[in-house]
Amino acid sequence: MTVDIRNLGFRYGNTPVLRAISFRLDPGRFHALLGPNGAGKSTLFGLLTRLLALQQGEIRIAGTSLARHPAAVMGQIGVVFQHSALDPDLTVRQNLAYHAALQGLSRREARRRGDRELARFGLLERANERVRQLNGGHRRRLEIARALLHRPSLLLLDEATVGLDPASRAALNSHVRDLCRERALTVLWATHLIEEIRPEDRVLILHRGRLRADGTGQALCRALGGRDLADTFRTLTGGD
Ligand SMILES: Nc1ncnc2c1ncn2[C@@H]1O[C@H](COP(=O)(O)OP(=O)(O)OP(=O)(O)O)[C@@H](O)[C@H]1O
Repeated sequence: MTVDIRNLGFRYGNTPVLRAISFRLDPGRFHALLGPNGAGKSTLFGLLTRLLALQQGEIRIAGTSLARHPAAVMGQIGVVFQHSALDPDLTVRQNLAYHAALQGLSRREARRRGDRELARFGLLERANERVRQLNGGHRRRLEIARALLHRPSLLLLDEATVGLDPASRAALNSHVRDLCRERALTVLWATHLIEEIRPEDRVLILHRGRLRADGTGQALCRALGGRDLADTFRTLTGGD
């Protein structure tokens, strides 16, 4: 499913945070949104998920305008925010059931889909445990499982690995790549960690509210003469 962002701009008060950003996401592909702290990644996610009201520009998902047809478009988006949105006092299965009810799924269908996702994420045997008993990596997996319950074709993840140890970070990252491949999901993975990006990924580099580069890591290094993506990123962002 394609995502088209055209001339997107956003200000908090008088401070511009996104400046005339345009890009397109390819269907069924993993895209990394790379930017240092404060680049505007979460603001962009806020606009894509309608937590923030559009001020300038246009967002089209599968050809449909988000501003004009919000319900239809939002039904195609799954999102994992930077900060956990799970209820730690509910069980794993209750957290899924609550989200499914908000999405209008019947209890039976919710249980069926929920258990399938939990099995997929290796969490089925933890289904009746309270979320506060899970470690950080399992919590993030549960958040992704929850984001997939309504079968979106676009998955947005805002710094999904924050707070995880390196091994859990790498496992979560490759898990999302497997999902992307198996379900033809379009993925936008926001991060400030270069090690989460592979050379063949499409990389969008955001810095101080501007899109500074868009291409595969390999192509960006070739075009900008960097030794590797880290070097290219430093050149573009001045080491911020
Ligand atoms: N509610 C707000 N009011 C005013 N300024 C804000 C608000 N939220 C974010 N900002 C500012 O907007 C800029 C972009 O922030 P944003 O959170 O979108 O960046 P980010 O790339 O997600 O950074 P991080 O990785 O630190 O979350 C920053 O300078 C931030 O201080």
